[in-house]
Amino acid sequence: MVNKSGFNSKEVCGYPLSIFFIVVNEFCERFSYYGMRAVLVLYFKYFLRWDDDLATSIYHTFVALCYLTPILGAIVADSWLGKFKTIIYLSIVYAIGQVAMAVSAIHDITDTDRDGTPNNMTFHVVLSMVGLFLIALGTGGIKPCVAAFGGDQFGDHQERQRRTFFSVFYLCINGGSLLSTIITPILRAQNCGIYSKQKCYSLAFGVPAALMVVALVVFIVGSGMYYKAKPEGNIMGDVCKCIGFAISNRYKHRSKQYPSREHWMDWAEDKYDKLLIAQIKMVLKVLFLYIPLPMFWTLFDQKGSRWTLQATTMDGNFGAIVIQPDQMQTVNPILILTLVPIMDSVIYPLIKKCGLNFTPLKRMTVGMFLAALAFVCAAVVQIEIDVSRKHLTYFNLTQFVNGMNKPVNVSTSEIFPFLIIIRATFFLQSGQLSCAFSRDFGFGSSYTFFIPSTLSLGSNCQESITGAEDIKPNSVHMALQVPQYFFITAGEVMFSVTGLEFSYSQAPSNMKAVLQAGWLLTVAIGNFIVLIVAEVAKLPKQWTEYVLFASLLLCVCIIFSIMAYFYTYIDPTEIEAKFRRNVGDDDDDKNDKQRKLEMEMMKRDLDRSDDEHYKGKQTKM
Ligand SMILES: NCC(=O)N[C@@H](CCC(N)=O)C(=O)O
Repeated sequence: MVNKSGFNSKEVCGYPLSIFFIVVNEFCERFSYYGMRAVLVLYFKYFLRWDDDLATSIYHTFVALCYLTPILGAIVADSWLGKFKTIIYLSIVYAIGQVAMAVSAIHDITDTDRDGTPNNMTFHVVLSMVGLFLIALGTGGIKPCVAAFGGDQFGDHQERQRRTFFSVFYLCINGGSLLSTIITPILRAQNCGIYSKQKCYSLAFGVPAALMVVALVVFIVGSGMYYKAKPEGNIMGDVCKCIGFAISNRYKHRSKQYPSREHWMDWAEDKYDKLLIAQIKMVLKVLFLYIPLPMFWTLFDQKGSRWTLQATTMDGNFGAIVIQPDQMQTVNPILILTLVPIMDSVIYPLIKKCGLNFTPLKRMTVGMFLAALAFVCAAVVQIEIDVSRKHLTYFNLTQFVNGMNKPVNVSTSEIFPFLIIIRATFFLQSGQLSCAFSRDFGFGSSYTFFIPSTLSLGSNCQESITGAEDIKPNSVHMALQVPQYFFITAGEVMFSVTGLEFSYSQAPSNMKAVLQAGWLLTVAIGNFIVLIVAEVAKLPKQWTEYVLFASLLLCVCIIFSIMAYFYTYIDPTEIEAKFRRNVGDDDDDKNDKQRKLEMEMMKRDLDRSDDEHYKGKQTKM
């Protein structure tokens, strides 16, 4: 197959063979990212011993950083290294970051007294923060490059195949995310260590690190097959300079003696190409519409923080299996994999059959509403938890009262996942003598065990040890989180999947990446809002915070629906073609006056968007 730039690539079933490597790379990379992210907040809380608020703040700062760096990646790829080299270099940075995280979670490194807890916490904190910074740089930096690099592999005649590629790409994201969100919490729940046993966060971070190395190797293996577009120059830089010039020129001509221009960007016409100005106007129109969007991500990304912490106070016993709190996040990719096809093939066509014009912006508004509803559900569940318990924890706090007149060492080996009950075996040791006993625990329960003075170490002590329940097990079932996951994921399908497509379709041809970076920026801002609201509001009850977030999103949803009502869809390709026809060299037959008139008319078209409509029809919102 020969693509648009004359590059000859191998094909399988009409698809360039190279995209296989890109899709596998994405699967492994998302496995690595989501796998690490799934256990992150619990690592902060139980390994680094941070409180819920600090754990939540650092988690959201990290996520925000992951969505700020795409701008950096887009600039580096477009203006300097090109997408291929940017992906390779930043993937190496990313893999180093993951390895740093895995090493930071090895408690034995600083556990000098061998009691199972690190003695130099600063070392672990610093190394994990360096690791997270490198991961954010890597994952964010490659994010706008990988999808676009995949798109580059297709020729102009392969529109259909390219669309299918993007669907498969999205499914791979969620496939990788689903698998890793199941696996890493299982790894995290194991006990491991050289001198003493601890929850195995090092393995939970180590496997994602290995998958990132696999992602890099797979991407490099495909090297000979890729079409590698040369960097086209810094379009972001051009856009910024053009906007800067328009503003300064407008300011210079602020006096009444100068006639006003239809749009403030028209002040850039003295220096910049009219096509570039028209393209910037299209981008600004969409970016303006993006202003309320971060609030959606503010709620959406709390799945990994507040909702996971909420799950730690719930009962994860599902009969045949026991679900870890962080594993509840798998409900999201599972629902994505089922809801995307259902929406596309059943719900949307049904709505269309009913004669309703369910435009992208209407879908996004409904998506926001559903996310607000998800937080109302989370608040109701929280009230239920608060009523059922006063003092909550997922991990079993166990203490021993020693009635013997000699010191006794106690160690434990727990068997957690995929058992109906949580069984812990304790080993009591004094000198050369030892004995073992096992107890079943409910999620979140706490016990005090009494070692009688008459205990005979060296024999079976199963019957001799008595225990008192200090804290009752969690009684509110984790299944109650399913409705909130359902609403947030249905919201994601309507908001995120539609928003991605909307950003692509409304962007001028040379600024698709710019607008993608703008879209990802809304995620970053959304995560900063979590920090600000949580810090400023400082609400005493968790459920009130959920209600606050739901109310904020509802307000934003109303504002967005009003803005969306006044938005008129455009077809960037058509507008660009009109401009090119009029400024091209082949229109010499037109006299200057007529050309100027046509340009003016087109500018008016763009500014008012009166005759450019979504799918060729007048479509508001
Ligand atoms: N279900 C999560 C998912 O699909 N995430 C995507 C998109 C995330 C985003 N904010 O755009 C991913 O690429 O991870």
